[in-house]
Amino acid sequence: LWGLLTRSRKSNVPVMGTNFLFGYVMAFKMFTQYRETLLEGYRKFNKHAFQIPGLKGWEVFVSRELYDDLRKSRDDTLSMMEEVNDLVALEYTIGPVTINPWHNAAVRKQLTQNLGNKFPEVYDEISTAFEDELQLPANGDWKPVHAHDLIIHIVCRASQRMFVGLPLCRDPEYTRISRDFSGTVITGGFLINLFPTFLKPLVGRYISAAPKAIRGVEKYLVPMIEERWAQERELGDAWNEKKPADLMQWIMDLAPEGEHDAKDITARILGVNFASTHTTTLSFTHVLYWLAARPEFLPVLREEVEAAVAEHGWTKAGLNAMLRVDSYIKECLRVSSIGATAMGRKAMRDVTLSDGTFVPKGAKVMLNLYGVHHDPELFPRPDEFDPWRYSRRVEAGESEAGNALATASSDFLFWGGGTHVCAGRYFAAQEMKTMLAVIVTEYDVKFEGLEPGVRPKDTWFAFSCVPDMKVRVLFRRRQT
Ligand code: HEM
Repeated sequence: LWGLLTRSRKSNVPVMGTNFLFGYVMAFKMFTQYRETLLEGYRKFNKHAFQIPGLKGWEVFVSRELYDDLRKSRDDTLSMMEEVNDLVALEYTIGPVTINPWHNAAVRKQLTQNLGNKFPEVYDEISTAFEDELQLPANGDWKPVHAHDLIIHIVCRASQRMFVGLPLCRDPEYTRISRDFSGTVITGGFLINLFPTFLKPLVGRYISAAPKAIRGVEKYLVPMIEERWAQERELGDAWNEKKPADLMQWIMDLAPEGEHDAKDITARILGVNFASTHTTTLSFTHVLYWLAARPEFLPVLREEVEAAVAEHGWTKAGLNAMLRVDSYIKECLRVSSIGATAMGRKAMRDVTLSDGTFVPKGAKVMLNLYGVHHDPELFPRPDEFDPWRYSRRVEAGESEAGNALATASSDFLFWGGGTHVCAGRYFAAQEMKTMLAVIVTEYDVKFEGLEPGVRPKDTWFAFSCVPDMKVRVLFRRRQT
């Protein structure tokens, strides 16, 4: 009843599906028919906006023509955080740091600027982690692996090397909590959102598993942060020469006067952990599945990686020279994006977009990523996996930056856009390129029990696309 009373008003754009039973029938149908409905709406309304009743109110889906409207919008008009909280109630799990996330600037600026300096460490962590986690037999036999499990270990170690450095990035208990953290927060958030607002703080504190996970991480990070502050006080300016270069330090350096609180800094690191682990892991699992399913592209990737490494070594310059690796991953993520929408925003007041689309207060607006990424005018034969789609464009004279994996644009909506565009996209692209380059140089891969050319079916649940978790990927040390 409360849901019904607080539902937003309708937009002025056409409705997809039925409004039967206040839209709840359609809202439930979307759990299983999301991407099909988005694609149908994209074609039916010729790329113009349409709306679908959601569980909490009307949801307006727009196309890339309105990318700039969303990109330029401000949080007091179209809010990203309100939309995220409606989904996963971060304010009650990760806590108050999500209200003023000034630490995101450290990801956007210092972390991104240090990608070159830190590359040897990230490469070391990724290549060592593959060896440690795979434990391949010495006789060259194939070993079956659950890919998502493997990749989350690698991603977590690589990102923790960047966030807190050695030796903590390899600590079994610390990395276990970090790996599980996104899942803990998402499950907790869904649970909290089942309750009315006045009960949410209690559910967040006493029923969700997030506080325990946060305490588990505080045990490691709080003493480290306090020790660094103690050294800073003791050494004065000399500390600048000595201090570690990692995300923890960059966040500490940005902490405003009066916010020198080790638990607060820990929560901020966990906020970045939440944004980075699950997203990179799921995305790269899709990439690995394409690699295992389509062996015909492997020799081209190998040749490019070997040439780049021969010329530049394992460096950021080497990685930058891997145009096809970049294109390959971007195409994997175009066809197998982890979500069907982008830039979800909740209207904080009535808004009219530049094409006249009206988004009433309380309604959601988002980009129809699935429709755009499968638009034949942008991507000829959109259902075909064509890994050199982007590198061919560069070879034909188009800009390299415009076609790069890490570039957010109105035809590659994967990173969102505007003020909230993924702050870690350059790091995420670097991690994924390094993982792919390491795999193709060191290992052979294929699916267990599947013919070449067959990729296991993804599972779609509402807007999210999860790779098959049961199938196993076979790894062996490279033979050719
Ligand atoms: C493949 C992996 C990743 C994907 C698909 C991804 C995607 C996204 C998306 C879609 C957004 C919201 C953009 C918007 O609504 O406009 C976002 C925000 C964000 N991402 Fe990522 N991300 C990834 C990896 C990372 C990594 C590795 C980090 C950190 C090192 C990171 C840090 C952030 C932060 C801090 C934000 C919030 C930015 C803000 O609100 O100002 N992400 N990401």
